[in-house]
Amino acid sequence: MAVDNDGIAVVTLQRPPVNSLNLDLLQAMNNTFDDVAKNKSKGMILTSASPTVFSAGLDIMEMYKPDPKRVETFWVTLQDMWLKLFGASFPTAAAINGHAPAGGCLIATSCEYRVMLSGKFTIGLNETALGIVAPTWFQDSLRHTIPTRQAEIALTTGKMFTVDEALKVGLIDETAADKAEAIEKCKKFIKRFDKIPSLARGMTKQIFRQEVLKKLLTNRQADTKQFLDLVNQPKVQQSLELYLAMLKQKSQK
Ligand SMILES: CCCCCCCC/C=C\CC(=O)SCCNC(=O)CCNC(=O)[C@H](O)C(C)(C)COP(=O)(O)OP(=O)(O)OC[C@H]1O[C@@H](n2cnc3c(N)ncnc32)[C@H](O)[C@@H]1OP(=O)(O)O
Repeated sequence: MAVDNDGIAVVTLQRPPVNSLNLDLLQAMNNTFDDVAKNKSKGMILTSASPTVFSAGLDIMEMYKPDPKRVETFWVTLQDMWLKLFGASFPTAAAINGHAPAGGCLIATSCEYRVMLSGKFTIGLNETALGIVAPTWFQDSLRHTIPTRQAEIALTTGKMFTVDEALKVGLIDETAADKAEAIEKCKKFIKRFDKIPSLARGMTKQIFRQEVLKKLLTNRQADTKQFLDLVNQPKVQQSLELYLAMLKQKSQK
């Protein structure tokens, strides 16, 4: 993690090749978010060390033929990550310098502002296309960002938006020519709060987001059970196996 001179933390996801979110990366993210809060940074920008992938979403290997204890810890750690990021009192922005499917889109939509590189990248919640279901809080993060009707169609069709489509629907706020420009634009957003008292800002954000946060906070055990039930279904395991094989085949071409 790098903290800028102007007090803005730039947090770079670095888990090659595609920043898929496994248990270790999620734990590291949680520790980093805690540090950013403790250090009283002005704000945080999330970006990726990969030149083509922001994050490929959840590491499918954590869900495929899972160890029962580990997969439960994985899910609870993912919930923690989302609660910390979506509920952060400090300003958050994502410099999306590559593809952001599924969990990658979740991270981006949990931030307050998104700048994505122009190019052949895509962003969206594609879970239904994989034969899995985006949990309520994934869906809520999208609904919080784009109009409800567009969110429903995107979720049910597993739509991956091009950069132009994402900009048009409001899934991203701005585009940038390169990563440096994306980070600069995110900083400009965060600096908008320089003259706003941080307590008032933080509380306003909390009130604005509390309904969505409360849904998971009061339902964590049920959400975990729902995930574990689904992930252990033979049909879901079959879908994951086919999807993994397709990804491997594609990467070997
Ligand atoms: C109601 C409650 C129920 C709850 C149910 C469960 C809810 C689960 C919720 C969320 C789901 C997810 O987040 S699942 C993950 C979805 N992600 C994707 O679909 C993206 C898949 N990846 C890609 O499309 C591409 O990799 C990419 C566009 C992101 C990048 O393409 P690129 O060409 O650069 O890279 P490769 O495709 O060649 O991949 C390299 C390497 O990485 C492996 N890989 C890719 N993505 C993942 C992943 N998500 N998990 C694990 N591994 C992944 C890929 O297989 C290649 O591996 P090899 O080099 O070994 O072949």
